[in-house]
Amino acid sequence: MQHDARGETPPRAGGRLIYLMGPSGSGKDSIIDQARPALQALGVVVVRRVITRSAEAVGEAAHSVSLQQFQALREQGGFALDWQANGLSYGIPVEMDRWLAAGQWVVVNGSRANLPQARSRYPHLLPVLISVSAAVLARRLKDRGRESAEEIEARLARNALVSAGLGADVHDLDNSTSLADAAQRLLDILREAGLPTQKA
Ligand SMILES: Nc1ncnc2c1ncn2[C@@H]1O[C@H](COP(=O)(O)OP(=O)(O)O)[C@@H](O)[C@H]1O
Ligand SMILES: O=P(O)(O)OC[C@H]1O[C@H](OP(=O)(O)OP(=O)(O)O)[C@H](O)[C@@H]1O
Repeated sequence: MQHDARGETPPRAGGRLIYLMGPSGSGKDSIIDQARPALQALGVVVVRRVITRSAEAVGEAAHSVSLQQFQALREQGGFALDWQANGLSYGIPVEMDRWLAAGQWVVVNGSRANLPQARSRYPHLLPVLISVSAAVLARRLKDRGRESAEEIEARLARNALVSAGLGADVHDLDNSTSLADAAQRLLDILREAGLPTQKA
């Protein structure tokens, strides 16, 4: 990983940042995985997050690091965006800025609570909010089986706290039916936003 210093001003990006967000368990990783081949074919880059999650925690194409490693990366300017949630630290590698500057469209798995910070660095980002009912969310988190009952409760409580007031420009992506439908909707949103249908 290259660790450029984090700039004070937002990089002038020729590409577009797709900021995918939604409660933990709403399906962000699953939708990205489902859409990955189509995104790749369209030249859209999916950013790999850095997370202070144990390497044994399966189910996401993320880079797991210790808290110490995360803090060192952060101090070196290794993250374009970073935040804390659910007792974990999450970072988006600063390499993303080079892809954007080169004109590429880039998808990140973001945080609703961190959207204001993301908007201040990337004023032209495309916000997409994944929604599912509270009941479906509870069932999916339980079935995912990665967290304890207590951790799941904390995630559900956080869902209730930060689901409103994100902005009128936010695109809704319902994930209460199939992953195939949700992935198709994501691709439709990108096309409606002007993503070229063929790789440049
Ligand atoms: N449309 C769907 N139908 C059925 N199960 C789903 C669907 N979307 C996600 N899931 C399941 O819900 C759980 C949470 O999804 P995940 O992608 O890990 O969410 P997030 O990345 O938002 O935390 C996973 O076990 C996943 O397999
Ligand atoms: O501000 P919020 O929108 O509530 O975001 C809560 C956190 O959960 C999301 O990660 P993810 O869903 O991957 O969490 P998990 O896989 O650790 O459950 C998101 O990237 C945030 O880090």
